[in-house]
Amino acid sequence: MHEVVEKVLVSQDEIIHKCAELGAKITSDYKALNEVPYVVGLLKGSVPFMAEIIKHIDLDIQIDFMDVSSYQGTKSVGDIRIDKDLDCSVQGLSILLVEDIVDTGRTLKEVKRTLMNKGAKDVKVVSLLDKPDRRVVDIEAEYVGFAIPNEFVIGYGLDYDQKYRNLPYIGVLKREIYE
Ligand SMILES: O=P(O)(O)OC[C@H]1O[C@H](OP(=O)(O)OP(=O)(O)O)[C@H](O)[C@@H]1O
Ligand code: HPA
Ligand SMILES: [Mg+2]
Repeated sequence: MHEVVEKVLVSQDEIIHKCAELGAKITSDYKALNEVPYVVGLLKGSVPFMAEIIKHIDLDIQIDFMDVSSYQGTKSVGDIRIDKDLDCSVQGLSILLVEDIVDTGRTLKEVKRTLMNKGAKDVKVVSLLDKPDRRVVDIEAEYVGFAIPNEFVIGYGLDYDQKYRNLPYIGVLKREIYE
């Protein structure tokens, strides 16, 4: 275990097992809809989860990435700036957004709204983690790996100060590191 980690919340085995479960559910749901999702990871946090879950989606999907950041300062909360956009038009696409965590929900709510405004047919979300206690806007992911308590976590894509994304598990960061 890394020295900045207080405890492991979700092990690598549990994550991989969950990706298989979620991937199977996503596969059967989209088959029932007779649709193939355009799978979009939000940079950078989604990268490890994206890499694992796509292996368990048994459909001829395409993948893409978007990078967004929220506006800071006086502008009303909720606006986002697109730093890297998708490679193609979303007109008529069924999009499956892949996230590492839903926290306040602001990022997802805005990305979803932006994609629908650009003509996407449908936007669903799969998130490895959900922190329901932190939610400030009304949004839920259709597919969630693990609901977790309100603790600062790192690993499997999640960072503290841009580090620790490469840890192969989800760990709680020691308070002394950020307090
Ligand atoms: O629900 P919210 O309160 O909006 O927070 C969740 C978002 O914040 C983090 O991303 P961040 O913008 O820090 O970028 P990163 O993915 O590059 O770490 C995380 O990866 C989610 O995308
Ligand atoms: O617990 C967290 N860790 C890292 N990044 C995050 N973004 C929202 N919540 C978290
Ligand atoms: Mg992110």
